[in-house]
Amino acid sequence: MNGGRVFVLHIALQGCLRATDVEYGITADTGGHIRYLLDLVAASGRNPAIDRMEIVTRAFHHVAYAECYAEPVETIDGTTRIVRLLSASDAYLVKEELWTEHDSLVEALVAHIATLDRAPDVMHAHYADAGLIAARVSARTGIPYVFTAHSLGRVKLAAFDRDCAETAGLDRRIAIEEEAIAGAAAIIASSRDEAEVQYADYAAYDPGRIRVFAPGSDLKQFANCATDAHVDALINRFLDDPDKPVILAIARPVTKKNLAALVHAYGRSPALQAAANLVILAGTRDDSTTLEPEIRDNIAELLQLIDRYDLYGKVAYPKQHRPDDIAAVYAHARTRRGVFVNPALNEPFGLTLLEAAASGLPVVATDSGGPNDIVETCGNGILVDPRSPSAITDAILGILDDPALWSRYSAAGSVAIRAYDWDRHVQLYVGLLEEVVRPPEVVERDPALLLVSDIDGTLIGCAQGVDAFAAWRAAQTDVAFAIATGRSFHSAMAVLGQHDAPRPEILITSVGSEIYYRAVQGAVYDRDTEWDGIIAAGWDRDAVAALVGRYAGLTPQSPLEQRRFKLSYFADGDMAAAERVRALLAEHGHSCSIIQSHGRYLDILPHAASKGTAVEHVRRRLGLEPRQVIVAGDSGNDIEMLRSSRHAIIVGNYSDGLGSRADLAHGYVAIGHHARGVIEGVAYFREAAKFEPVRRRVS
Ligand SMILES: O=c1ccn([C@@H]2O[C@H](COP(=O)(O)OP(=O)(O)O[C@H]3O[C@H](CO)[C@@H](O)[C@H](O)[C@H]3O)[C@@H](O)[C@H]2O)c(=O)[nH]1
Ligand SMILES: O=P(O)(O)OC[C@H]1O[C@](O)(CO)[C@@H](O)[C@@H]1O
Repeated sequence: MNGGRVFVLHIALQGCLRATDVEYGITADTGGHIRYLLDLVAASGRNPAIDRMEIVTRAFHHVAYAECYAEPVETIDGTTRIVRLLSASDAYLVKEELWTEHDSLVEALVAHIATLDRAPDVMHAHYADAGLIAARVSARTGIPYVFTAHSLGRVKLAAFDRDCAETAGLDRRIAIEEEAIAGAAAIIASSRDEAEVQYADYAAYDPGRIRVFAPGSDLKQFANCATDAHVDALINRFLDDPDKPVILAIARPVTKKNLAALVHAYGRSPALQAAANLVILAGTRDDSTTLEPEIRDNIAELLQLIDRYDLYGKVAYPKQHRPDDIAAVYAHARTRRGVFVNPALNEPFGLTLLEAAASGLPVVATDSGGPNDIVETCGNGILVDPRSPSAITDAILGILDDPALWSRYSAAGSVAIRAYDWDRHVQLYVGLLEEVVRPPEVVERDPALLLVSDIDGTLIGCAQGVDAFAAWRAAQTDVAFAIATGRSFHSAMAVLGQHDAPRPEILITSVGSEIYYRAVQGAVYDRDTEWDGIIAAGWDRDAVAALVGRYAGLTPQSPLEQRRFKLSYFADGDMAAAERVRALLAEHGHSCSIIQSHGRYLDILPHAASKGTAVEHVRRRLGLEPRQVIVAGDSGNDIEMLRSSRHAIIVGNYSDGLGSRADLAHGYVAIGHHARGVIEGVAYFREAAKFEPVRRRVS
């Protein structure tokens, strides 16, 4: 580090990477990972904590692509440059062939680093092959690396669900990803879906080592962007009635993006054709017959479908566009009160959805992958099953036919998009890199006190309270701070981050079924696998899920809420649900912990798992006496933890009658609400009782 400032070496090997005028979609691998990387680098340049960056990619020659991709160095600005390394082959290689260059790329990168006047502090690898290179270079040089997958082979395999050209070679890619994941100091994911669902089946999966930092969108470029005569002309020349609303898709023309499904949906629906034109931007091309096979075949299929359904005059599919045109394309669709559609079989994240949101264009997006998070955050559209053309049609018509809904989605997207901010991303990113480069001493190894707080309604609920708690916590050097929540690890980390709450040393998540300790080096969390072993006894997840699915009449919550040791359902207003499920499972010999909360949610956990038992486990692991533990909560799902702890704080804003329950009579009912109540309660137990049994304060 240079005076505390960080030198980051990015590695991104596939596609046609250059600093400006990126020809997105010119090859199957020239897409979102480059957009992400260039935006990240630009935002990193605005953060004083990073003083130098290199983007290492592969040099190649190809008659169809520009000469610049063979240039060894391209300077972006005073802090950043692109370095193109020579590997064994100098040909353009699709990412499926990059493995042939692994050895030569490792040697080239080690040699390149040796020539630098200053060694990079950290490497950041983008996509599988770069991750493997980083792992091997890290082993040779000692430079740590972080990893961003952008897309994962296992998820792609599941999306295709059959043997085909797109799934060939995925076993090799998955093995490469395993190596990249295993060696990374930390993994940066773009969404909770990626962190909790997409990575989940990897052998090296460890949620505590993944941090979710959502990417941003270039608001300046997209928000309020006006239409452009040149772009309008690019589109309008295809159309009989160019003033009609527009159904817009922008994606690399690869099979996973499933653009053909959108043409099928449009071609089969006279209502859609009457309501709107279809505009597809799928990369740029001169002679499509000379393109890579996947791109060539996808373009050919789109053209055949347009012909088959006789969609001439209704579909625009420009051959060329410049990167600068994209914002005006969204504006073209917005001014015609159109809809953006992403029908991908799986979309790991989906930068186009951020662009559409920023442009004020409602979206219809695949329900598989990152769009879950984006649409939930932005409230700007509808998720659909990408394999169902009728679902795609209904969703588009639902928005086009309802002007009030269109306006609501348009406004919601353009407001909520501020949640996706590159500067905010880089603030979190820099914090992570600094911890990776210079591990802080964070874990209170021998605390005098363990404070365990619930999140929602207890720690969080009042912004000033959280600020007061953060200041208070910073002064409590003998306190280990833990969270106990029904949220998953990444949901908890996200909400704590959003509210600027202090980072806990311990997280008890998913209603006590998972426990994480902040690692000694501080950047990531280690999972308590001993706890996993304890609660796994007698838990047959598949059998329980099958029984509940067949007989209990409950709707499962989203895949994000389903964990290895937690099955979650909706039980709206069905107050007898917990009893019914308990009886059903008991009848089949399953003893589980069943928790119904907020009248709406029902969680099924292994018998031994709860917030209270998890707190007790942590207490023992830290070697503390029961009198050294204080827990704090506010509502029904905290009762068991509050009941089983000698020192229980019930914050002043409690619900579910906590303040008057006989089984919580040992607790302290604070006057202060939320985090202020927690501070007050700790003071009470410390000062008034000196950890002796306490009397209940009458409030
Ligand atoms: O003809 C095209 C096609 C795409 N784009 C742009 O290219 C980018 C594409 O990004 P994205 O929609 O995120 O898709 P991918 O290219 O598939 O990117 C991969 O990497 C991204 C960054 O991690 C993730 O968001 C994706 O889910 C992942 O598939 C966007 O800025 C598009 O506007 C164009 O400009 N013209
Ligand atoms: O569809 P796949 O094989 O998962 O690949 C995703 C592609 O998206 C990209 O991020 C596009 O830039 C590339 O890294 C990669 O080629």
